Amino acid sequence: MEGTIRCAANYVPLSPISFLERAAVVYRDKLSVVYGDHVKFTWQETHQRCVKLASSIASRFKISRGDVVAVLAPNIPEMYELHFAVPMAGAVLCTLNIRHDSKMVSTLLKHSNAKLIFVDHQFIDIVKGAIEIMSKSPATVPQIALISDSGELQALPNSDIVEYEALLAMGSLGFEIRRPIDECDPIALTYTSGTTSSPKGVVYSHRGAYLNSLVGILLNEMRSMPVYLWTVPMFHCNGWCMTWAVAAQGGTNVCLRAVTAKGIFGSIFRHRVTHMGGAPTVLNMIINAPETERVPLLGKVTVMTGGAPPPSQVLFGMQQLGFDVCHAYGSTETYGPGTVCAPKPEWDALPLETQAKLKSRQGLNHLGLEEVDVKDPVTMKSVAWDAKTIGEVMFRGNTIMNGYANNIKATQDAFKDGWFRSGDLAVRHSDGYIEFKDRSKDIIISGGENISTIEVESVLFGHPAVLEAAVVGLPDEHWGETPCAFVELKQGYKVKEDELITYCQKNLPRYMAPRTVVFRELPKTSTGKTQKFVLREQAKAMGSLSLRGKSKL
Ligand SMILES: Nc1ncnc2c1ncn2[C@@H]1O[C@H](COP(=O)(O)OP(=O)(O)OP(=O)(O)O)[C@@H](O)[C@H]1O
Repeated sequence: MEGTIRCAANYVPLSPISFLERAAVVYRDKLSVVYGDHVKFTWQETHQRCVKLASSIASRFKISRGDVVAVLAPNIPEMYELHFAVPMAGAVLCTLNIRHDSKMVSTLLKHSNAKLIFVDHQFIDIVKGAIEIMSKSPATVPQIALISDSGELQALPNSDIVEYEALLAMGSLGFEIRRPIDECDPIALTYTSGTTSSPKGVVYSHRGAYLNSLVGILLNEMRSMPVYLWTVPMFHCNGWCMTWAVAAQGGTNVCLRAVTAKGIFGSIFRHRVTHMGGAPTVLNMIINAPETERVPLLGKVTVMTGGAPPPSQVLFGMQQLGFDVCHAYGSTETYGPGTVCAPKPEWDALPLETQAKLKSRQGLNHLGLEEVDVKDPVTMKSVAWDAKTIGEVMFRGNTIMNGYANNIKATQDAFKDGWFRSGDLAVRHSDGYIEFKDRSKDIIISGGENISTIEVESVLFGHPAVLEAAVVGLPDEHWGETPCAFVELKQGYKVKEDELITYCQKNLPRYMAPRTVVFRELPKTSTGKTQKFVLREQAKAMGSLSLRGKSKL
């Protein structure tokens, strides 16, 4: 409109860096980070540490705007600080999965073109191995900064490796923060979990990170100064953007090196935790924790779950323990949460089991994301809201990745027709909520019928002896595929294959019931997803049932 202008007074590139600067003033003396018995910082201290670190990153390592700085570390205070310090140096933070081996780390360091890597002492051998692999090829080898346990570099004398605290001490508080020039400048590079294929490098912008942090605050219903327990890996979608969100609210970050039921309950009790997050497998760990490790909740604890479909029994179990669970769905490409299953007041009057079933649906786009839809991927027509017609989940909006790093073809394919194609299959209910049915790579086609592995798994989950279950297609000469269940039993329980098959036949259409059951521990990615490709290989090696004369349904 005439008379208006866009200028520095009314337009500032959005960046989560501003959350920390504000927290340093508003929440100056309040606890920002706690870890173990000895580490405690205030927001003023965290801010100063990040400025100094940014200064050292820029000067000691000659990191320029847009350079990639990697980190391989668990949920420790240094990992939290790097979420601000690296962007403050104008660089892009690339968080690597701590379960990767040297070979994968070398591949990702090469792919991301990282100039520097911060590594926690527990993982230094992995990085050394990666560097050794890289040295054999023409790749640029990154410089190393070590996060040691004691703040000293005792383990690596006479090396070029610089220690984190020493680096911080070299930094200057006068460093001029390198803010993004454009709010769409990259802030982070994060790799997908590699559940279905090799990890893809997803690029986040300052703007998207800012928006999704605000969304995280809304979804978690966070008031100021929450106490957030770090049970979501910070390396995964930057902890669903909660790394930046907690600063925005001046909360306390309770860091945990490893996620165990004992550690979770202990931290909840000791620090009066108000919020946490976790994949359904973490929730399952909480529900099945031995009595001796459990502590009754003293106040409200909100848990955001996602990353894999939460069985309704898990939501029910958490509710019974008194946790308030919020269910979100999304992917690395959507900065973590893309939808939320927003509860409706009328659900409160329903039995808890029914409520849990409704809440296990994936819901609708959250406030920061323009739209989610379920579409036919060929015609791009939206499916009917009949809870039956399956289509692909697609998103569009301001919290969708910039693209896949160094892979324009994959980016174009993912954004074809103006929507981000998730590769997930779902139906839409009459209230508009979506319900995830399967990943397109996981769905089983048996005798021409689609079988949602998630539906079969949720029935198996209802059996009292079952701790976890994963269903995959077993290639079959006659049927194409038959459902094969991999089941992990609860401690002290015994059950036979036939018994579980009969149980499923009673609770599912007969064609959907597993024909084979294998008892084993389920292989998981470090983000808590079952590695179905591993199970598919095992199923394939077992051979077709039809060829074994077991072809009848
Ligand atoms: N609440 C949820 N319910 C059901 N599935 C979920 C939920 N949250 C996430 N997922 C699943 O996780 C996927 C996103 O996972 P992520 O981005 O971590 O990597 P990945 O897709 O597992 O890895 P890759 O793409 O490398 O195979 C989603 O596409 C979906 O299949």
